[in-house]
Amino acid sequence: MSRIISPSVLSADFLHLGRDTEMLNRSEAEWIHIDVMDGVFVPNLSFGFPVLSAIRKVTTKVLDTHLMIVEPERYIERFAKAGADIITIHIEATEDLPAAIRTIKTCGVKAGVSIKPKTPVSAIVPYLDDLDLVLIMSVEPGFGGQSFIEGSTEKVAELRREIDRCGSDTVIEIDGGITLGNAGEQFTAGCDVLVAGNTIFGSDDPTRTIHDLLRA
Ligand SMILES: O=C(CO)[C@@H](O)[C@H](O)COP(=O)(O)O
Repeated sequence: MSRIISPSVLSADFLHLGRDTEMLNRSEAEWIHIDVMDGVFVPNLSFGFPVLSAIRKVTTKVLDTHLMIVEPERYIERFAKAGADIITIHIEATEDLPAAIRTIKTCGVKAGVSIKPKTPVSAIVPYLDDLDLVLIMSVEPGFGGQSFIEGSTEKVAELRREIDRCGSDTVIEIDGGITLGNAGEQFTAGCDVLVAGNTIFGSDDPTRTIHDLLRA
């Protein structure tokens, strides 16, 4: 198991995205979380290829790309070409998950699948052998700054047991409402990667907050 922080640039200052990315470059965050929203799968729009490729040009951090879009298969290749290192799609957004996972891998990037808060861990278990990452949403996807949904930590622990049972090296990531108060229990439950938006970008000292989240 590892401890990685993946700051969500959804909460960054878009007018100063270069400055905020430079801050992340100097921080202990190993990954940068890129939230792509289409206004259909989630009731919000964010950004797409141009923003991802602009960030790619100024960082060597792992670009952890979370597609909250319907029919993600249509865009996987373009996100890979724009510089994604990991592409995570939603189990609820595709009719042929194995084919979508194959497409991600064919593009030479790591494959992740996310589950919404109401989707049980059991839905993802049959695919664990093929996945580099499972993303557990701990808020309803669509917006930063929401409160952590109780019960999400138990989903992390259940997924950790399943991963250990089948001997896979799939990484567990959690996203939504992560704070300095609940970060530690996610690592204790077996989580590898914490996504955090408002907790980092809304703090007075984001690099210090990343440092503290890592050691929570
Ligand atoms: O994917 C999403 C929201 O859909 C998240 O990545 C949020 O952007 C996390 O923001 P905070 O809850 O940490 O503020």
